[in-house]
Amino acid sequence: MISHSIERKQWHLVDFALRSVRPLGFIAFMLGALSLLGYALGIDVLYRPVDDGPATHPLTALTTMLMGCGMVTSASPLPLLRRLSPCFLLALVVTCLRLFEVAYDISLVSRFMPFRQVVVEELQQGKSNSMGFNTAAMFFLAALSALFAGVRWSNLAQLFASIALCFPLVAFVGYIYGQRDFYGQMSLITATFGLIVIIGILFSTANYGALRAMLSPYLSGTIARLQSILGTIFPYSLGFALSTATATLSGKVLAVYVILTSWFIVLMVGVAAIYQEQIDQQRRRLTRRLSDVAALDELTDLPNRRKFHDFIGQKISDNVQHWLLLIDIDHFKRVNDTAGHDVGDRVLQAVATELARRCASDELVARVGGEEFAVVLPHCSQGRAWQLAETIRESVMALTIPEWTQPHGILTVSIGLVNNNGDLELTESYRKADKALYAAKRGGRNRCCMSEELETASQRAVGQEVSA
Ligand SMILES: Nc1nc2c(ncn2[C@@H]2O[C@H](COP(=O)(O)OP(=O)(O)OP(=O)(O)O)[C@@H](O)[C@H]2O)c(=O)[nH]1
Repeated sequence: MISHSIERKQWHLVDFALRSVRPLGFIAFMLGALSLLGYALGIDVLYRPVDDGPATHPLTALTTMLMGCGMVTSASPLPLLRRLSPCFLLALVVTCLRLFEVAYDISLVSRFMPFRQVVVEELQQGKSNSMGFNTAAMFFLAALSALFAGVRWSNLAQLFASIALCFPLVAFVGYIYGQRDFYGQMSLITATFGLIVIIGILFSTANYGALRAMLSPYLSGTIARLQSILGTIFPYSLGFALSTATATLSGKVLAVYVILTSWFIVLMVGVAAIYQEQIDQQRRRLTRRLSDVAALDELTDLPNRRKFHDFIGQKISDNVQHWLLLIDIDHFKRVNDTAGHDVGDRVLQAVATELARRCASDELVARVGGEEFAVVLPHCSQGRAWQLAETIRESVMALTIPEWTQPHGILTVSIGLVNNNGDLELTESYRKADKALYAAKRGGRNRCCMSEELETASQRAVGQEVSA
C-alpha cells in the first residue's frame, strides 16, 4: 500500500561533500607529487611560488601526498584501511617527529627526507625552506582529525580539523595583510595544501555533527551557511579596507582582529547550527506525523477520503491509466443492528486489513465512506483488475471474524470497477464506478461488475430498440 508521508528533502550538499573526499585526496596527492617533481627537475616555482618567499619543504610535500593517499583510501571497502588508514598514521608519526625536531633542534625525520642536498644549498643561500612549527602542527592536527573521523568520533574530528584550519587561514591573512609573522615559513603552496587536505577531512564527516547541521537542506542549514559566509567575508573585507584606509592601526592588530572575529563567528554558527538542526529535525518529524494523521482513517488506519482524492487526482492530472474499484460491504447495517456498533467496527477493521494485504506498494486502498472502500490500481490491465476484484470478493467471504461470522454466517462485498485512461475527471470516474457497484448490488450482491460491461449492455439494448 502506498506510503503517505510528506516529501523528505534530499541532502545534496552532504552527498556532494562525501563524494568530494576522494577527488580532493587525489588533488592533494598530485599537488604534493608536483612539488617533489619541482625539486627533482629543478623547477623552483613548483615549490616556491614567490621568489624570495618561503618554499614548500620536501617533507611537507611528502606529508601532503600521504594525507591525499589516506583520503583516497578512506572510502576503501576494507574496514581496517578505512578506520586506521596507514597513510594518516604515517603522516601523524612524521609530523610528530618534526614537531620534536623544531622544539628541541634535533634531527630525527629530516635525515631520511628526499632532496636533502637541495634544501641544504638553499638554506646556505639564505633562502627560507623548512617544515616549520605551524606546518607540522597543521598536518599533525589534520592527521589526528582524519584518524578520529575513521573511527567515527566525528565531533572530535571536526573540532581538531577546525583548529587545524586556523593555520592556513592565518597564513592567508598574513599574505593578504603583508604580515610575515603570520605565515612564517609556510609557503602559499603549503597553505593551499593544508586547506585542501583539511576541507577533505572535514567533508568525510559531513554526515555528522556541526557540519551535517550546516549542510542541511532545511532552513537551519541555509541560515548557518549564510552566517558562516558573511561571518568570514565581512571581517576580512572590513579589516582589509581599514588597513588600506588608515595608517594609525597596525596591520598586525587588524589581522589578529580579523582572524579571531571570523573564527569565533564560524565556531558560534557551528554550535548554533547543531541545536537548530536538532529542533528542526523534531519539527519535521512532528509535521510528518501530523500530515500522516491527517491522511489516515482513525478506525482502520487506511488512507482516508482526502488522501484518496489527492492520490487519484494526481494520477488523472498526470494522465496515468488506472483502474478504480469501489468496494461496499453487503447488508452492513445488519451487522450493527444485530451485533452492535463495536462488532461493526471490528468487521470494518478486518475487511480493511484484508484489502491492504491484497494490494501492492504503488497501489492505494482507502476508506472512502462508512462501509465503502476504494482501490486505485495504476498502470493496470483489465485482466489483473478483474482478477484482484474477484480475489478480494472471495477472500472477504473466507474471513473469520469471531463475533460476527461464526454466529451469523459469511460476510460478502460487492465491487464496481471502472477503467480510466487518465482522460476521465474524478467525479465522472467515481460516478461510473458507483453505477457499476449499484448494478452489482442490484444483481444480487456478492459480485463484481465492470462499468464497461454495463455500457456495452446498454448500447446493445439501445441498438435492439432502434432495430425493433
Ligand atoms: N460500526 C460502524 N458502522 C458504520 C460506520 N460508518 C457507517 N456505519 C454504518 O454503516 C451502515 C451502512 O448501511 P447502508 O448504507 O444502509 O448499507 P448496507 O446495510 O451495507 O446495505 P447495502 O449497502 O445495500 O448492502 C449504517 O448502518 C451506518 O451506521 C462506522 O464507522 N462504524
